[in-house]
Amino acid sequence: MPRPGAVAKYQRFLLKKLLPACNTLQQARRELFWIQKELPSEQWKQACIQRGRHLMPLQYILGNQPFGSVNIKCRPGVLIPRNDTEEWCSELVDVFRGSDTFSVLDMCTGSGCIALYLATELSNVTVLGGDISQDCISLANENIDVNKDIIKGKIKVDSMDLFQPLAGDKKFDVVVSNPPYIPTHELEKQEEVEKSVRLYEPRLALEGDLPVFKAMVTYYIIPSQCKVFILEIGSREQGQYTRSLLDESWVVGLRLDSAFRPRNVIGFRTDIESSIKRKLMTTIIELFKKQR
Ligand SMILES: C[S@@+](CC[C@H](N)C(=O)[O-])C[C@H]1O[C@@H](n2cnc3c(N)ncnc32)[C@H](O)[C@@H]1O
Repeated sequence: MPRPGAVAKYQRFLLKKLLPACNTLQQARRELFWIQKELPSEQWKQACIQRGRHLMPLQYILGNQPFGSVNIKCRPGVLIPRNDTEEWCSELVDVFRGSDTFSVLDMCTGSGCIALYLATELSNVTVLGGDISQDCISLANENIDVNKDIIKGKIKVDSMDLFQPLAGDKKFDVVVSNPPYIPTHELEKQEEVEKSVRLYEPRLALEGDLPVFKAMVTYYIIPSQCKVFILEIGSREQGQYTRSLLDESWVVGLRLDSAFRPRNVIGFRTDIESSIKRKLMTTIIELFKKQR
């Protein structure tokens, strides 16, 4: 049994190792709590060094990140699920809870977090997740497997390239996506993107702009004949551009996140069920006008 003084000294030593990656002592304490909760004691020192000196994101060190009620496995090569994404998934679940059974395409599925969120919260949904990265497909399949008792076969994932048309004549009721949307010039600016993100998270998951939204509309939203879509965006311009690609049978608007930043472009066909329309309208802050 180590002496209390020795324990406190070791805690201070670990906190010191963590501090360079944390803005505050409070944040370092929080991270140390998770390291000590999730990892065996013989890994604590190495984990604090990985985090503090090498700036590896905590989720890659712990190997998971909670997302809604699901614990999503994380590893380098696949984007860590973000709170901003969790926030809109939770609103989407409220929109569709209790509705008729519907099918979803989750394009750019990554770890599968969005698909898993929907399938664990809703009994009336089936989801196909698509991604170009084999690392993502493998991890999404692992996440599905870990949660198979809850999701009961409601999710499948498949290799898909956003810049290639949807194969076959697959139809979906809803298209959702958190695509890569950080323009190259922003990704390269030091102050715009956290260093640990630039060092460890895959560029493939981050870099993209208007062509991504063009492909999403022309290859997936229109051909799938979906009635609702919700796409994560990085700027209002990306939302307005998405609007410009769709005809007048669509209502398209902007959703802000809880920090009041443009976070989603949401679209629905004018003929969808009125209760869904009403709920979607409560999440939209501004309707995009179709520019001529
Ligand atoms: C921002 S991440 C989102 C991952 C996950 N949906 C999430 O919210 O955490 C974007 C994802 O798009 C995938 N991706 C990038 N280019 C793609 C393409 N051309 N076709 C399909 N997926 C692509 C990346 O592999 C990555 O998993």
